[in-house]
Amino acid sequence: MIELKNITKTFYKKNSKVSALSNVSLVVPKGKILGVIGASGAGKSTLIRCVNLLERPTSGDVLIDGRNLTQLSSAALAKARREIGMIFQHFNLLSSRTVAGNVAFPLELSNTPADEIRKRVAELLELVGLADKANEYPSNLSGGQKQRVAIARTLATNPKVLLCDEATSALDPATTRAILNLLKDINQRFHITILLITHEMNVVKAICDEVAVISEGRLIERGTVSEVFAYPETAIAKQFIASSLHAALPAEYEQRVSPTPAGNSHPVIKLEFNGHSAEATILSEASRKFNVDNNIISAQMDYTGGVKYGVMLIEVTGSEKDTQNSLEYYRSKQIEVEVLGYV
Ligand SMILES: Nc1ncnc2c1ncn2[C@@H]1O[C@H](COP(=O)(O)OP(=O)(O)OP(=O)(O)O)[C@@H](O)[C@H]1O
Repeated sequence: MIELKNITKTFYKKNSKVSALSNVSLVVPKGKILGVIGASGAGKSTLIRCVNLLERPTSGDVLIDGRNLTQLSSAALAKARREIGMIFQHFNLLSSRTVAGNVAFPLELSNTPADEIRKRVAELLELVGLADKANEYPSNLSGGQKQRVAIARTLATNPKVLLCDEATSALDPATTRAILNLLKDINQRFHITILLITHEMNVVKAICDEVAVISEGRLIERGTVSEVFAYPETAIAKQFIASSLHAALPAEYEQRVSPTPAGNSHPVIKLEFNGHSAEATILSEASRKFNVDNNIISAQMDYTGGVKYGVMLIEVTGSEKDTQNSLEYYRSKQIEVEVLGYV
């Protein structure tokens, strides 16, 4: 449904040029949700803006449902854009219009008859759970409600494709989950193809089928969400995954932990499991084999596509030799081992 072929975008400033996208190609099949994740400045916004030609690529082709947008006349492009909805981080609602007025806006632009507009607006507000807010103004709504209005507005013209530009970045975690659920629901009910950009792996994990990682204007990794989570290839993908796993040392441990061993102290170890690592039962195996006790301090293990991955912080008690042998054993099972300190 969405096909980008060799997209390059270069911005020219007075004496310099910025290469925002270099030779980016990607495909999003009909009805799928693809998340593009990247750090600040990686080129995410430029990429998503190239899909509806809000930003014209310096070179390359943008095909939506088989039609090459870069070759359309401006009138044909305006028409084609009605099939591409977009929602933004800061909602972009018209403050002088009510909720119903905002949702009606694109229908008024396309000269839809008034009674049809009324019916469609009521339907859409029902869909996004805002039927009781039709006559409110955006300033009286919460961030989550504003994003619901923006979603209803963009669905008004029955787009085939929905572009989400950091759509949940201004929302708290609970509201983020609710908006992501709404997007997933829309995707499933209407088979709308969604391309979203984000800097949060949790957004990708919540609703995407596939993920692409962008860095310095290049797509460096791509796969199903479970493949990339279980077997990340690039350091950047690993970093994003690690940042979505919260296995932090509790404050009480932070205060007690010392960088060097002393007297009877024992090590606090961080174990990172990925798809290549052995199962988490490895802790009891090591315990039996090497006469060590493993006390789990905190852990976040996840399970996607038949593989477990995640992070575990443990405190190991045993003789120095047995402890070292157990750590070597973990390493031999493809678990990444880091000594955080001693308590
Ligand atoms: N209109 C512009 N003129 C000049 N340079 C630009 C323009 N828009 C983007 N850039 C540059 O292109 C690069 C990619 O920017 P882009 O906004 O696409 O990144 P991003 O991944 O969306 O970042 P963020 O998450 O911070 O929004 C950056 O170096 C940026 O400074």
